[in-house]
Amino acid sequence: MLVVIGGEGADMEKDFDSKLKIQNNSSGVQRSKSFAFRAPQENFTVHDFELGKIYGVGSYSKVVRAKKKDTGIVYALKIMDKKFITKENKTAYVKLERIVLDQLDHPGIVRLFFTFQDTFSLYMALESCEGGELFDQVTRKGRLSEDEAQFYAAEVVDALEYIHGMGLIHRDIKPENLLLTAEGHIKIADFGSVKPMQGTRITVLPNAASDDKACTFVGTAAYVPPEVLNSSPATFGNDLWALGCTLYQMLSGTSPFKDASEWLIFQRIIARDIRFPAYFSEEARDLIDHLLDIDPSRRPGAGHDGYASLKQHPFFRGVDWMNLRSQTPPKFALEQRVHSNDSDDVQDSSWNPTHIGDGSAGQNDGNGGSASSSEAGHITRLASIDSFDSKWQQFLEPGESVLMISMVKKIQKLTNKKVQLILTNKPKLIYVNPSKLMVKGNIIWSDNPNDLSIQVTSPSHFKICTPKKVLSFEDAKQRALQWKKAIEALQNR
Ligand SMILES: Nc1ncnc2c1ncn2[C@@H]1O[C@H](COP(=O)(O)OP(=O)(O)OP(=O)(O)O)[C@@H](O)[C@H]1O
Repeated sequence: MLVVIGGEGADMEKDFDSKLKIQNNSSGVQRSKSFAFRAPQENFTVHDFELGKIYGVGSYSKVVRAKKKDTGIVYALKIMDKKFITKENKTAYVKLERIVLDQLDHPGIVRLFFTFQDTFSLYMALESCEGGELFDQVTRKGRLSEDEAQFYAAEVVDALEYIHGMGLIHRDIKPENLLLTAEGHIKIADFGSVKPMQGTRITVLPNAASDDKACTFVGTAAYVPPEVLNSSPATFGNDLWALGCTLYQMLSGTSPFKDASEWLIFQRIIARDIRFPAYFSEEARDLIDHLLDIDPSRRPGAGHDGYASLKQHPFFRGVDWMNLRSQTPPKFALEQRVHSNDSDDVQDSSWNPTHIGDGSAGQNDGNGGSASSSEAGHITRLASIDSFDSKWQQFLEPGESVLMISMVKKIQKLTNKKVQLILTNKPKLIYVNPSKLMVKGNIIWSDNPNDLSIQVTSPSHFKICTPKKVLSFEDAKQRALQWKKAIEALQNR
């Protein structure tokens, strides 16, 4: 029996159900008014599974290894907190990911088997990728050889050709979303940012379509193409740029535009500031250079000849495109285990089933990059690209660059005011009235923590303390700790 919850939760309830009203897709093909998902909505409960280790935590989900008790089949169970999704207006993304994954059928894409729900959570049973993220392989190996990178890149290209052929843009291609099977083959995951194009072969629910105005999920800073920063409409070229960044990262260990802050990353992307290590082969350099073309339509794979120019590029010389999945994948670099008695099916100490439905899936969200995720080397997901706006340039002197910038609330006794808080490498710490574009305060910089210090009182609240006054701020993206770290790092430079 399904439990019905009120408000938007009730809609989610209905739309996660297996019988749905659909609109005709724009290709004009008549479809029945109600349609059944390939991956059915089951009446299972979480108690039907033995829960194992946490595979990962996303912005609005936890993914846990889960063995179905009766069949023994292992899934990656994606658990999403209903209240959190509703509160964060992520309902449309969840629905879209569900319906898109349901209709994709390719060996290079994570398969959705079934869904179920309880009072608090939605569950998606996904194909379990036991090999982890490609990101971890790159990190553990330092960098990949050209043969290894060619293997993985070819499998990504093969799956992307299928995704684009279905009329979808993934919009978040990066090494963290390229998972590996136990054998070491690629599976593209995380369709939470997917964008169906006009004429898509995917049937899209009326209220699951992504609306770019409402869209706050536009990709990840380090892999975002310049045209997205200039608010151009999404094209297949977006994924090809991200593929170029990913291939660069496989071969070098870091993404091509990596820098100290999102602002600096964006500036390097706009300037197309790419430096190729000397050890890149001519073929690798040429392919990446073309994938990172400023003009999205000139990127190989985006032109009139479709994927032919990409697959025939000399970097892929020798690839047997028809038999990719029967080739032997590169060897895994194994994790350095700290605990010797870990077993995959033993419940991980950090995983507590009582977390289900308590909203804790959202703990990692809303920070536009939690300190921990930045420390782990993960580039943060863009909450919005508003921060990259040339209007803030007028507050900079030539050669001065922004290290951190946030729209924050300045908390005062009577009223709270929205201000743009800006930290630069000068160092300079100012806050600006965003509508009048006037500097409202210049916090006198000091490298001495007795004269300038930051107190974090919650993930979103912090105080900037000087001998004369204490200013209180609220950062809705929960970057209080990041502000503290940015300011202290500058004091200790
Ligand atoms: N099918 C899977 N098999 C194994 N691990 C998975 C699977 N799907 C996801 N994961 C792991 O769980 C993590 C969280 O996945 P999820 O799709 O919820 O979000 P994400 O891609 O990290 O985050 P976001 O929604 O913020 O982009 C992934 O980074 C990945 O490491």
